[in-house]
Amino acid sequence: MVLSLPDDAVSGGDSGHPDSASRSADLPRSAAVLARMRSENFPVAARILPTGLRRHLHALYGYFRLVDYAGDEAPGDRDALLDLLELELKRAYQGIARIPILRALTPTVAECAIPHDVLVKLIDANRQDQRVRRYETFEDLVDYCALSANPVGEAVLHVVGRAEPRLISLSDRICTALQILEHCQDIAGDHQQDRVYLPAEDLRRFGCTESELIAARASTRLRGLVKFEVDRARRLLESGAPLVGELSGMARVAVAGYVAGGRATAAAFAAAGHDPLRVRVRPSRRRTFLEWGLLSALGGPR
Ligand SMILES: CC(C)=CCC/C(C)=C/CC/C(C)=C/COP(=O)(O)OP(=O)(O)O
Repeated sequence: MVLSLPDDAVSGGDSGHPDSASRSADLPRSAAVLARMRSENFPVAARILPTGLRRHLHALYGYFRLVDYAGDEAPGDRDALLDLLELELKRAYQGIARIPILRALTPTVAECAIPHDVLVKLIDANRQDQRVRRYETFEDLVDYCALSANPVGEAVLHVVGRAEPRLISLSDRICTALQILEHCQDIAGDHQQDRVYLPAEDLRRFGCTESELIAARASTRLRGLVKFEVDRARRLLESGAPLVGELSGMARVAVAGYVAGGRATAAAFAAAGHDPLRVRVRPSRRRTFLEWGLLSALGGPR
């Protein structure tokens, strides 16, 4: 996603509070956060939204990235940093957050009525990342995605004023599918961090061992497994795609962009022979825009 945040929203803490001051110094400065933004998907669709909505998505995106940083990249005690972010999130709801990126969240959660429990799930997902490094079943993975990915879509629906239970459930399908596609793209990188998001039951079923996840190219067995995961994610994505047809205006176009990105990623896997070890699997712009145009014009399948 290509999205930008004001520098002062991400430039670390300014707290005079004795507890939080030293730990908030561990948070990334604006350059690091912005560099990461330029390589991701969420803000692409956000760019087309009217300024008011875009401002809210920027604020949310800063929060998502910060929580992710605390769980994935921060040096030192990540649990303590996540505790600090939970405290700061609470303060953001009270309008008294000290860390700028959390302060920037206050008008967004107030104006869009985003429930606290939606945003706190992302912190819980990152806590889970500190202790759970393998998932036995697909259902276990889906439960993880309910914390790590689905709140992103739910927050977006709040921003566009359509956070209705039926639409949230469609959004959950899209977000879980996008997260699983990301896991398939990042198999090697995740393994370097001692994390395997391919369910262990599926590894066994396809006769794959973890040592195959760090090879220069995927074995035939691993390619079969990746195809299985991508196809299942693609079906899940399509089952959520009717959300596009339920929305109108720029919200429809933005959400179509997320679904299009997922479709184009699945197509990129097929083009790469389902081998994410040999090549970096990335959706092509052409395919993304093609799918985006189709979805925006026609809505998702019903
Ligand atoms: C309404 C609607 C359907 C909106 C879609 C919003 C959207 C782009 C959701 C993506 C969810 C996702 C994959 C989150 C994890 O990303 P990450 O980069 O944090 O992944 P990581 O945890 O593996 O780093």
